[in-house]
Amino acid sequence: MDDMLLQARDVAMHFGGVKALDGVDFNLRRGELRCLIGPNGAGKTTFFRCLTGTYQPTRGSILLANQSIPGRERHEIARLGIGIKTQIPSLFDGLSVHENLWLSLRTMRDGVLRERRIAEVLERVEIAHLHDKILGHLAHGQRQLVELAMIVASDPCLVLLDEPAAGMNKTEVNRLAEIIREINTTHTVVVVEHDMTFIRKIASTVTVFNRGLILTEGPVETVLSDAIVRDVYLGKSNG
Ligand SMILES: Nc1ncnc2c1ncn2[C@@H]1O[C@H](COP(=O)(O)OP(=O)(O)OP(=O)(O)O)[C@@H](O)[C@H]1O
Repeated sequence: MDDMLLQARDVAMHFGGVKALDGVDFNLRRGELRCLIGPNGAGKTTFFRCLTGTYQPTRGSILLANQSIPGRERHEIARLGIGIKTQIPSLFDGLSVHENLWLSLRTMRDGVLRERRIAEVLERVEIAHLHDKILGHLAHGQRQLVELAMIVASDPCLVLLDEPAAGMNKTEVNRLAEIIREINTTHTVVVVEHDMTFIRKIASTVTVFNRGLILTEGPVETVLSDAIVRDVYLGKSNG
């Protein structure tokens, strides 16, 4: 079986004169847990947006399980199996955790299966105790886990997480790292993150973006100790 899940070739995204991406080649195998790092403005979020159809790339090809992504609508790409957790949670504050999940799974017609899926995913992200809580009453870290639950519940073949640890305290970050590793036992995951402690806990392979290009890629410790990487990124951020 072809174990390549995602193949991006020469992906560029230009906004007028701004070359947010300018020729990205990126391969991802099924079952990987990959971290994307890079300084502010390197193009990481733009790359995610090209994968999910929020942006149509200026040039290049993107294949998800051999299906072409550019030119498709966002909902179509979601149906193909790309689920994304963005920096801004898309949740209903006035509804309970259960109601939010129930709505996110509205295409599942069978109510019994739907309830089972909700119960399973709440267990997986360790928030079963929040089942009846109103979203608007939850702390930031808990809300992030609810959104993660909604994405995993839809069972995508590729889970994209854009800065999932942002705004979380140390305990929450440690717990999130464990949860993401557990999710990776069944799903391919790509994480954009700035928190190096978190990256060391979850990643085996890291891809470094810089100025709209991939600077380097490799095992986490090799990449994080690379002098050029430290120069473009770690020297200006948290090492
Ligand atoms: N819609 C847009 N219009 C114009 N420029 C954009 C747009 N979206 C992104 N850019 C620019 O593209 C570049 C890459 O931005 P992007 O948000 O992808 O970087 P990033 O690596 O995700 O940064 P951060 O780590 O700060 O989130 C930046 O120079 C940004 O200003």
